[in-house]
Amino acid sequence: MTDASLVVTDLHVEFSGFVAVGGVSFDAHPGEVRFLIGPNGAGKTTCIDAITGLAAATGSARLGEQELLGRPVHKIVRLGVGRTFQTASVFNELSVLQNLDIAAGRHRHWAALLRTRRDVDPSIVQALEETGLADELATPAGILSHGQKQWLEIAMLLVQDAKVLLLDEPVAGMSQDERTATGELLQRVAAKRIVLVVEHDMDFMRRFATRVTVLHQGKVLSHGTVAEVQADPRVQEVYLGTAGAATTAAMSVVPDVSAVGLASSPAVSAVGLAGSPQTAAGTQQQED
Ligand SMILES: Nc1ncnc2c1ncn2[C@@H]1O[C@H](COP(=O)(O)OP(=O)(O)OP(=O)(O)O)[C@@H](O)[C@H]1O
Repeated sequence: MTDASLVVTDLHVEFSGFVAVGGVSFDAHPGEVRFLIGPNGAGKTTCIDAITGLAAATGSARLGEQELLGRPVHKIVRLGVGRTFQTASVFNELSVLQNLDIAAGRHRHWAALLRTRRDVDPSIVQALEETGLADELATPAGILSHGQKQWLEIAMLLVQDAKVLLLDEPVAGMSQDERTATGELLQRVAAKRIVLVVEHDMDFMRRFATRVTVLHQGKVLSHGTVAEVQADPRVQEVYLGTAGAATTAAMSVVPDVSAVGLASSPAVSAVGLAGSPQTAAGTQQQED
């Protein structure tokens, strides 16, 4: 649980002179499901890499009073900043419980799996219940569904008592039911923690985002509520580009492709983005 906010100011990351993130600012507070979206290569993952110490950066990323930039990865983890990657990084040959034990820094002998759940640490029981994995305690992670693996990763962050969860494309490859369950999970998790989601899935973003920052070519293009971002002509331009007219025509046939879970690429996502009735509102939002 945390009262602190994550405040990123003028974040700048270069790779051999190429500016991947050029002066990005945003914040995220407990109680909201915060989204970072943008086309491929916009700099979303690099922002997370910078916050978690995996990419050298200038500017500032503060968690409450603590500056994160410049600290080694393990110290950032100790401050309560956890992340997931685009590909789930669980130990497939170990059970759900063993994965959680490792995340919690415990080492349980395989024979302990034969004992009852009385032996399970309360923080692990809570994480299992929060993520809907309570019945999968002894299941090898490798045979979990794709969605369950992502939830196990989130459970691993919960047992580490992460105050900040940075989630990179958490619903990629999930079924529609799994997406809905994940969105509801994130809403529960965010009640007491900071949750920042990087996503391409516009339908998921529309359903679960409280606030959104749109990145494009390493800079903040737009910022606001879902309705404000969808109505921003600059966002429509970036997502629709010169194919806007053709895409708009396609919308009359397929009103919202993303709603049936096909919004994995920005081009397809754009149909869902433009398909919202809120697109006509036409307001713009400044970064605060
Ligand atoms: N380690 C690296 N070395 C060089 N260039 C990199 C490195 N990591 C990222 N980049 C470049 O920085 C830019 C931003 O990449 P990033 O992965 O942050 O984008 P993204 O918005 O997360 O994209 P996607 O949605 O495709 O994951 C891209 O042009 C990418 O090629």
